[in-house]
Amino acid sequence: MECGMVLTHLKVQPGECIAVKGTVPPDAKSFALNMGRAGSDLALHFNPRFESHGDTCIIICNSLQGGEWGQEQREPDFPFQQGQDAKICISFDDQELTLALPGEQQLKFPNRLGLEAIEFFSVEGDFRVKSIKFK
Ligand SMILES: C=CCO[C@@H]1O[C@H](CO)[C@@H](O[C@@H]2O[C@H](CO)[C@H](O)[C@H](OCc3cn(-c4n[nH]c(N)n4)nn3)[C@H]2O)[C@H](O)[C@H]1NC(C)=O
Repeated sequence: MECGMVLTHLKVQPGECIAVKGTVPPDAKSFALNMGRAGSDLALHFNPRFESHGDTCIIICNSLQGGEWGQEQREPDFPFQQGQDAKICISFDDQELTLALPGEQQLKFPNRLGLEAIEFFSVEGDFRVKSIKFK
């Protein structure tokens, strides 16, 4: 899969927020936001799929530890639209990661890695980042 933006050497602490704004292309199939310690150790792989891997309009969340995927969490409430802008705010604590999605939708995912700081953040696929803020 093609790789977009990759941020390393971050020190995002519990309670802080990563706010990503961007545009979903009209022909989007899928994009992913990845965050954790490194590309092979992700507390969260957040993967909205418009049409990908046999899935239609579903959000796949998973963790990646030592390059091995965990159990997928599949979220059918799908707040993204092709051709539209979107804002996603990510925060976390010792128990879970919380994502504020469009349409005031909120999604939670367990902090399986016991992540204490987000050091790595990447964006892949059909999402054109317009801004990223650390609050
Ligand atoms: C039914 C039996 C096989 O299950 C399938 O197994 C696939 C392979 O593990 C699963 O797809 C992986 O699911 C992972 C999350 O659990 C990741 O999404 C993995 O892709 C990693 C990736 C995605 N992207 C990416 N997304 N969008 C773009 N452009 N790039 N970049 N790297 C996908 O290849 C896929 O989600 C899974 N499907 C089901 C229904 O479980």
